[in-house]
Amino acid sequence: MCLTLSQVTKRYGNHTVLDAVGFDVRAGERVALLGHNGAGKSTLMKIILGLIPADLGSVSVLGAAPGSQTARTGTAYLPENAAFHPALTGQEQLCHYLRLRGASTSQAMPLLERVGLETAARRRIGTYSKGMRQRVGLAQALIGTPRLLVLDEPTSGLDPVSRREFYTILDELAAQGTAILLSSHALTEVEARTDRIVILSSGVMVANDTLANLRRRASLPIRLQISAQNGKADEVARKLSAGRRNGVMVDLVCRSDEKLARLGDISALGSLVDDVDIIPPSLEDIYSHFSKGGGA
Ligand SMILES: Nc1ncnc2c1ncn2[C@@H]1O[C@H](COP(=O)(O)OP(=O)(O)OP(=O)(O)O)[C@@H](O)[C@H]1O
Repeated sequence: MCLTLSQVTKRYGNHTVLDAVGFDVRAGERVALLGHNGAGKSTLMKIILGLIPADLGSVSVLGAAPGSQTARTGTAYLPENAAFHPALTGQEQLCHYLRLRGASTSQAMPLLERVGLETAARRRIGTYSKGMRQRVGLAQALIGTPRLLVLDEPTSGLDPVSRREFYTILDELAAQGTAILLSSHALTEVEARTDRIVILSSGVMVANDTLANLRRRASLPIRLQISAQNGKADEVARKLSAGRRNGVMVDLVCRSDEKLARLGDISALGSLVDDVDIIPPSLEDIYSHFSKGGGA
C-alpha cells in the first residue's frame, strides 16, 4: 500500500476540519478526492505531505511517517497554483529543482519533453501560458519517478486538450506503478480518468468506492428520453404517463430495476416512437447524493 489513512482527524479550535477520515491508495491506483470548497481536501493533502500534523489517527506514506525521509523521497506534490520564477527559463527552473533533489541536471530536457515543453524550454516562464506553467509543475513532480503523486486540482484552468494530455501522462505513471491522489472540482473529467472516488463533505468521508459501485449504491433514477413521431408527443406522453418536454421529446424517469419493463412499454408503442436514449445519472447527481448524506 502506498498511502494508508486511518481515523485522521484535524481540528482548528472548535472546528473539526477532518473527522476520522480513512482510506488507502494502492500502487498504480488513481484516486480522486472530491468535495465542496472547504471540505478539507487541501488539509488532508498537507497532512499526507507532513506539512501539518493530524490531531488524531494515523497516516502511512510508503510505509513511513509523513514528512520522513522515505516519504519525502518517494512522494511528489503539485500544488494548485505552482509558482515559478518568471525570469527563469523552463529549463533553468527544472535544473534548479533537480539540483535541490540531488539529481543530475541532464534530466531537465527529457522531463520537459515528456510534458511537451521541449520547444519552449529556453523561453522565460514569465511568457508561458497557465497550461504551460502547469506542465512545468508536472515535470517537477516527475523528478525521480515518484511512487506517490499528490495533485491539488491539477487541471483547473487548463483547456480540454491540455487536460487530456495531462491525464495521459498520469495514466502512464499509474501504469508504471505510481499511486495517484488528485483533488478536483471537474467531476466529468475524473469520471473517465480515475479508478476510485473519495468524497469529503464538511470533513467527513461520505463515499470511497469505484464510480460503478457508487452508481449502484445511489440507485438514482434513470431518464429515458423518447423522440416521438411528429405531432405524437402528447399521445406518447399520455400512454406512458410521462412528461412531454417539447413538440417531439418525452421524458420518462424510472428506477434502474424498472428500466427494461419501461423500455418494453416504449417499444410496444411501435411507430409512434422514433428513438429512445437512456440517460444514466451523472457523476454530478451521484456526488450531490452522497454529499447530502445519501451514503449514510
Ligand atoms: N490554518 C487554518 N486555520 C483555521 N482554519 C483553517 C486553516 N486551514 C484550513 N482551515 C479551514 O479548514 C476547512 C477546510 O479547508 P481546506 O482548505 O482543507 O478545504 P478544501 O476542501 O481544500 O477547499 P477548496 O476546494 O476551496 O480548496 C475550511 O473551513 C478552512 O477555513
